Amino acid sequence: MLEKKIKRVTVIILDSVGVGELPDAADYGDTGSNTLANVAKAVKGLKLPNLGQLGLGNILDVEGVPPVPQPRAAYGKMAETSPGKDTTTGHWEMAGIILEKPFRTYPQGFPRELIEEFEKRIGRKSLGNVVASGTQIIEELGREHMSTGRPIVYTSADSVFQIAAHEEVIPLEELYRMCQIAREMLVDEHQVGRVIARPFLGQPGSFKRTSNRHDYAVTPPVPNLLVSLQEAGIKTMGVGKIYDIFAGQGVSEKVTTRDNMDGVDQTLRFMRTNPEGLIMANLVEYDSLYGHRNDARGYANALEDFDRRLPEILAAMLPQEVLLITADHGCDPTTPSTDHSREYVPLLVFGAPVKGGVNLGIRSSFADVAATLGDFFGVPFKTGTSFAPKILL
Ligand SMILES: O=P(O)(O)O[C@H]1O[C@H](CO)[C@@H](O)[C@H]1O
Ligand SMILES: [Mn+2]
Ligand SMILES: [Mn+2]
Repeated sequence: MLEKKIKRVTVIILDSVGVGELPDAADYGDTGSNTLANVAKAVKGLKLPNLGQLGLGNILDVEGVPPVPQPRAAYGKMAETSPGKDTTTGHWEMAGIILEKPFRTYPQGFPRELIEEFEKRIGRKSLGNVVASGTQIIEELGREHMSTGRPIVYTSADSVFQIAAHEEVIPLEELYRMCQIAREMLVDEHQVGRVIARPFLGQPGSFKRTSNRHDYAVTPPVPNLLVSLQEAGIKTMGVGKIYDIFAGQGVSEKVTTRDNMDGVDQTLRFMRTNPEGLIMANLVEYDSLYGHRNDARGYANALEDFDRRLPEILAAMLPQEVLLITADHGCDPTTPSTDHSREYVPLLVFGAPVKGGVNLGIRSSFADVAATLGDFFGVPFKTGTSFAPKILL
């Protein structure tokens, strides 16, 4: 019986670590994107010996990470079925939710009426309402924001309504209240994936965003893997943004994180204290600090930092545990775009119950994760194709 063999599954999502353009990347303006391979090229080779041993270099050509003859993990890559390339769409698909319609994006900014209604409800005017990079828009409008008290509204190529405000101009609670108002408004035809509070501190020329960012997701539909597991009495633990991405649905316990290394620490903490259940961790800095900022060197360093921690994670694994490492979309820092890219994501599946070296090929959907984890836990899940039979010893 499968469910006897596997007691715990740890899924680590390296946010934005894509492994090459999807066949429809051109529709998203992402021809040529390959986050991992292009970062490796930009720094003339990545040092990822531990991921390399698992089989990362067997998935694709990565400078500095040669394929190994006997990968320790089962390996492959996955395509995204849902239309989109954002965090929510990617994570939801891994949980078995396939979107028919993409979350709405606003390349021209939000409609006038919508902004006017928002301003009426929050009781003040707003600034911006443009597509922008978050660090640039606060430099541009921060001074005016500070003198007028008007929050800065902006979006991106993603389905997001972001509100930036200086913490000393608009107190956090007030910013969060504004986000809740926006969240309530942005439904039905204006359903955006996330409303995001983007607080910052400092002075013009040296503003710094704070870690008090907060995301307000749409409630995910059921059935989805997290809710199904929870209903079956299996504990689900979220590290980093997971709780927010699923709007808290199907997440039994959560911990937020300061940075990637704290994300690894918190994952290890859950591993050391919970012999059973699902641990799902999102390491966001690849995306937020490096992908969106087109910082290939920083991206490379962050990958190497994770690789150095991997032995600790492997050492914390139980005999009845499977570790799955993947990503939610791409965000190639070497292309002119500072936005996400429509890419395949890597798939590494490792653990004592798993046959190493199995080539899982190109999976047609991230939902194969949900189907496989469903099999692992003995909670069959209909969406996606399980690769459990291919890899279980
Ligand atoms: O440029 P910043 O504000 O970091 O925003 C980025 O972060 C958002 C959410 O992850 C993305 O939609 C992108 O716009
Ligand atoms: Mn993401
Ligand atoms: Mn992002």
